[in-house]
Amino acid sequence: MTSKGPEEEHPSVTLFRQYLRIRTVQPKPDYGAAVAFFEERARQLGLGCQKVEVAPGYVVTVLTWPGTNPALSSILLNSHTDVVPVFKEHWSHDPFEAFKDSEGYIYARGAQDMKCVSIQYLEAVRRLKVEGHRFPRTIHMTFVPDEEVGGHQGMELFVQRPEFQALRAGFALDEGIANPTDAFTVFYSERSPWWVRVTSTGRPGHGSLFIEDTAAEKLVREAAWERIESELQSNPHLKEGAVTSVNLTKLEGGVAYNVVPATMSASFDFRVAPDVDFKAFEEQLQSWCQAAGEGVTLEFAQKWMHPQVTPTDGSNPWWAAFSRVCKDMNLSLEPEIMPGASDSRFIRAVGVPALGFSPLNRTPVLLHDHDERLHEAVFLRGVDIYTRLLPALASVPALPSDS
Ligand SMILES: N[C@@H](Cc1ccccc1)C(=O)O
Ligand SMILES: CCCCCC(=O)O
Ligand SMILES: [Zn+2]
Ligand SMILES: [Zn+2]
Repeated sequence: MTSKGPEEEHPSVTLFRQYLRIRTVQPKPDYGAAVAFFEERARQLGLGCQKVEVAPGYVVTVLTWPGTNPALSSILLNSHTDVVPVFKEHWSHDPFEAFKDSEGYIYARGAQDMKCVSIQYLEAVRRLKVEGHRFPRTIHMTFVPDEEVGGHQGMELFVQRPEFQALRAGFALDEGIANPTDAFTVFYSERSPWWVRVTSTGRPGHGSLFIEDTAAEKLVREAAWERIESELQSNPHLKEGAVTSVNLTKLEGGVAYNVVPATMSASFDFRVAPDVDFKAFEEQLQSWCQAAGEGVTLEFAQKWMHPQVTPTDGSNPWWAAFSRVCKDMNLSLEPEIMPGASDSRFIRAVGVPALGFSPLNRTPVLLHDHDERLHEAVFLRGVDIYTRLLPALASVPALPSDS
């Protein structure tokens, strides 16, 4: 894919690069600049603009394009404004310059996850509005903070607010992940993040002595974490999101080379598949800890307990509309369960069906990675795709849930 010269850059691409330069990077995102950016978009597009401060300094910005039939439930287009940190020394270009190379690749943190989607939504709405279209269902675009650190001061609070209820969302789109093939991945569910800390206590003593029942040996004896890894067989024929995974992500304890510590702990990032019996799984974790020995306990730093699946068959009129447009556009869809967790889990948990979709095919998966980038032609194709999806979704006839 080649690209036009800088003087011929598509205005949608220029807007995308402008947004990428706003430093909404964790752990101190410039949320104020992002909110101001979306307020300006609302002015430019003649859209309603609401700011909902869900926690001090955490504002959800809602841009609204009213439909012609307010009795119908609305379409919610969600995106998060924050991006994960960078290891600048490993980037070919400044991650917040939005450098575009001669081939047309735009390098920036958030180029895939997920600032592209925010601008693709906005540019599709702009095109449709400029062409004079109006649709029965209202379209709300929500720009939310805090997703990359769990959404606990973002979407998790917003869905509990009266301002969210007042949106009367009937269906939502949120983030997906790039697909390196010609196909587009679409997520209909997610695995549930369970962050588990296993703490082992044992006999302390001098590092030169042979000591029975130490904290360290219990932590590894039954290979408490290895047992967890070995028991979670992943079936190579299944997609990653369909099986439960675990990574050992933290080891803590010890104070000196020659002191056997009384306490050590290991922390794990479990992603539990939606079809798992959660009660049985927790009991399994507890039994592994008991088998590891006296004084081995576990605690949860995060434990999502509300897995939801958005149907991807004819029973779901939203899926029917979504997949029909993709078929008409000859887009190949790959429905999957999202390996990670996004704000969609909060939206689905309050009864709003949601699909995770980022229209990024022929694109290496680089979210959270060095040199995250997106080709401008793929970005622009995504605007075309939303320009076809939004009319179809906003024109879904009245449903029983609308009454
Ligand atoms: N998307 C990130 C966000 C997240 C952080 C913390 C908890 C849950 C989700 C992840 O999947 O890890
Ligand atoms: C693996 C997918 C994770 C998407 C959620 C995020 O990182 O923003
Ligand atoms: Zn994301
Ligand atoms: Zn992310």
